[in-house]
Amino acid sequence: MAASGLTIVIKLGTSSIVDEKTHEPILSILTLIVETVAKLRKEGHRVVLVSSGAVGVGLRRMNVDDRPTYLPRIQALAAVGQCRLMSLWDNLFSHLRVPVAQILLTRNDIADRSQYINAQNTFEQLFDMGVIPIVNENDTLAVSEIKFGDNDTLSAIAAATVKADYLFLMTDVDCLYTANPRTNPDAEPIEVVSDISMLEADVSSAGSALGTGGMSTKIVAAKLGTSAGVTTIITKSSKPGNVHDIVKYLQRLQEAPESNGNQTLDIPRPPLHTRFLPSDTPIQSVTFWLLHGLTPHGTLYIDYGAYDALVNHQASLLPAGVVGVEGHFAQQEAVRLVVVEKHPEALNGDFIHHGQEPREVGRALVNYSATEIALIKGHRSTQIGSILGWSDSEYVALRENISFHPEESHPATPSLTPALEEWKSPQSPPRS
Ligand SMILES: N[C@@H](CCC(=O)OP(=O)(O)O)C(=O)O
Repeated sequence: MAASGLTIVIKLGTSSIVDEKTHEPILSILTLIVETVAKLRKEGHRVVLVSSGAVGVGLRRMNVDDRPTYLPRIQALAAVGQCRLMSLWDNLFSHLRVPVAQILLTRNDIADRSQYINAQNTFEQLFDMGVIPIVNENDTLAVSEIKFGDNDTLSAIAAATVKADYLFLMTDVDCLYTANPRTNPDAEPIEVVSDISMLEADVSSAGSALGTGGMSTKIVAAKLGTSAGVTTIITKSSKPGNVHDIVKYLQRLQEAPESNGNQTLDIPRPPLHTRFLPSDTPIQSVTFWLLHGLTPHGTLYIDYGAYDALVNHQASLLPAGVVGVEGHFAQQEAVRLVVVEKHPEALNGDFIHHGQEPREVGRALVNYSATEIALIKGHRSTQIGSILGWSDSEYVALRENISFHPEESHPATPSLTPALEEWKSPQSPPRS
């Protein structure tokens, strides 16, 4: 396989694969997908399919008309459907002599950094062997705490894991519009989104009767994907060949000597799609894993002084900067970091919110459990031993185990209210 090939993740939702009413697989689409993937592979690209549809196919197999609401029943149907779905894919790909592999994931599977790296290595090996990995959530095991939630999110995490160039989110519309094109004749297609935080589009389309996602989960997936440096593309699932045409177009666009923003004069226009451009400063693999691979088990409320030290001085988090703890978590589990103002008159080192709203700024892996941090918060590190009777680390979390959301990477230190400025007088505990 050509080393210069691109890595492309294609996500197909349940409604693209399974007829919403009969639950029969939509063979025409599946076949076109297989042909497109085989073509991309032949051209030297590495392709991952993220395929929903296990529950839908299971419904058909067991002659159940409606998706049940009882979770174990859904999980049982997914177990039935997943093997049939894979056999369908395997069959279709085998006609073109393309081997496939099944990868089923839950959040837990990648919560351990070494498992996450194992997953990366497995994908790498499959690419080397010319195999198409087909990914789905491990529905049989996934309960809410370990669920990705929807396959749009899963596909963005898979795309970041394999360091994809492109993530295609196939859906029932050809692109995002400024308004609902079915009801508003003035709706304009949005072809390129360079800053997703500024996006103003109609994302009101709900998920299908069988799937869990909709347009809003695609936007969330696009945020995740672009933050990890993956160009994320929304296009119509009923025309899978578009994926190939769009990839070709983007390659030409990149090679074109004189590109004028989105268009170059002699390159034919590609099929309609919305393209979310990747961040100029994509977050690193370990940062992405900390932010999105782990389920937080609680929250640490930290004050602005600590926040400033972490972000602007690369410091680790000291107990002195922690003003509150929520949740039940053990050492080395992930927590949310939320910045709040600590008020000088608050009792027992508690904090009150005033001025700026508390907001999650990032995630951390902690060196102490929730109970332990509740005891040492607000204290100097030298006091940890006498408070707990032992001390593993002077830090609640090491800087290397803390990641900030992309928009927090270079924040201006938030302005402090006068009361807090006063409190931050020289007698406040020093921060590293
Ligand atoms: N993992 C589930 C699908 C999850 C889901 O509903 O995803 P989607 O259809 O993409 O909104 C399945 O295979 O049935």
